[in-house]
Amino acid sequence: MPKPVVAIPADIREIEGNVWQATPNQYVRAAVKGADVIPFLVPALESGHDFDEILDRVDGLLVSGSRTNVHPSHFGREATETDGPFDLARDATSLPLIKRALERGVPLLAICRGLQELNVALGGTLANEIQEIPGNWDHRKPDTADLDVAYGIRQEVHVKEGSCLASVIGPGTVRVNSLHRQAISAAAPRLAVEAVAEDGTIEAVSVIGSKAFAVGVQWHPEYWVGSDDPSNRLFKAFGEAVRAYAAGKLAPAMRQAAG
Ligand SMILES: N[C@@H](CCC(=O)NCCCC(=O)O)C(=O)O
Repeated sequence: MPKPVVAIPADIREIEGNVWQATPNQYVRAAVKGADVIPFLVPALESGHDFDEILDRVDGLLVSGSRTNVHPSHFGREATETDGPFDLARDATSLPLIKRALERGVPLLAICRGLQELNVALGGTLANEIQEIPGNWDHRKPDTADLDVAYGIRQEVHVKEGSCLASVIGPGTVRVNSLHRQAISAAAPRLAVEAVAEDGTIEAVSVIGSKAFAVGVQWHPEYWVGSDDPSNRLFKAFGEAVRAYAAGKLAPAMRQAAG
């Protein structure tokens, strides 16, 4: 069977005075090393995508993190000064792609901003600057140029017994990294909360009744694929779901070819 392909929606980035389609290499590396799939970057466009044409060509969807925030208009709020920075093209690409992938049963792993997009795509809302909520922990990216420190594992989350995530990384306490200012405020009706931080912040969800693997995590397993067991397990499970989906797509064609 050919190696399956996983779509990764890109971000718009300004680099050296030009506008780039970009995604951090850690997501590409985790897709290759952790899930054993072929990554396929999908450009961020404010319009013009045919999402079925994209999903016809892939076997999974990996929605990455980003320093930008989902525009509040996507969850019924006016934008304020502190809500940015935004990436309207990323929103316009990833939100409908997530929805259509779920409708078609394409396996989905959503990370950080990706989890927030999954929630918004299914009708949930987000809270901003959550570190300012009394009693909350500071979940923001540490102020350092050293990525190993920024993505350092430094927070405990509790994975719920019997959850989809628990079947992958085990129930109970798991240590993760944390690089976010926003979080799920109202979880979408179709989301099951699967892990929470000690301050109650939602740290992982799965899609109730999904046709395939559909998990979102607020932390960054992609960064430590190769050395961190829960990260390895999560990407391995995603890769297995993608291969099962790809095999299911191939089956009718193989039956037809066999006559
Ligand atoms: N912008 C959102 C999502 C945060 C996120 O995806 N962080 C990963 C990238 C970190 C970085 O490069 O700054 C939020 O802040 O909640």
